[in-house]
Amino acid sequence: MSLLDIAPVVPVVVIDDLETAVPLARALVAGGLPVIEVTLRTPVGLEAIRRIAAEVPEAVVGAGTVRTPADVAASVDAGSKFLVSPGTTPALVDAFEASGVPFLAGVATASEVMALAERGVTEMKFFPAEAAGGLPYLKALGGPLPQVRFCPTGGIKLATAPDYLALPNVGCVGGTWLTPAEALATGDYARIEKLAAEAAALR
Ligand SMILES: O=C(O)C(=O)C[C@H](O)[C@H](O)COP(=O)(O)O
Repeated sequence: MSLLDIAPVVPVVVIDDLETAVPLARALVAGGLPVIEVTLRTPVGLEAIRRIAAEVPEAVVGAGTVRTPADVAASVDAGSKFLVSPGTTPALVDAFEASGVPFLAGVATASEVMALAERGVTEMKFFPAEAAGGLPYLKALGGPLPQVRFCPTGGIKLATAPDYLALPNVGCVGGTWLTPAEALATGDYARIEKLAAEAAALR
């Protein structure tokens, strides 16, 4: 099954305290969102992926903010089941393809979409979704490039997700709204599970 079709929402999580990784992943899975993107933006990101991969087998944990071939290698070594990047470079896509792991490379223009499509890639991350033009922009890309499907991410919330999900070229959306920093700081995993359940019900 395509990464875009497992769940309607991919929680993008920024983990500062490694101890939160496993309970956080369990809460998201319990709420109905098994696909979890852990960003490499914090020093514990890779170790968080390693722990979730080892201790939460129901989760499909991947790495976000993958920017270099070295990030690809480290993410795969940590047990990432998929890889996500904010943008696309030829070297990064070479590394993605060589890894054998599913990936969502970031794009924001028709030329970037076409460059990836030329290589046979048909699923991408549209980033930063809201800032780059949002719903009307994605709808417009679907005219000339209907074979490509996206996971828009960046500025999307529970209230705006349904409109994105209604587009034929959107498989799922990503966002950080499911894991508010206060909930993580206070260990309020019940709140995270509830936010995940609301998002899981979108499709
Ligand atoms: O670092 C990356 O590669 C990312 O994945 C960036 C995230 O997709 C956005 O930061 C989403 O954040 P929100 O706009 O709060 O939902």
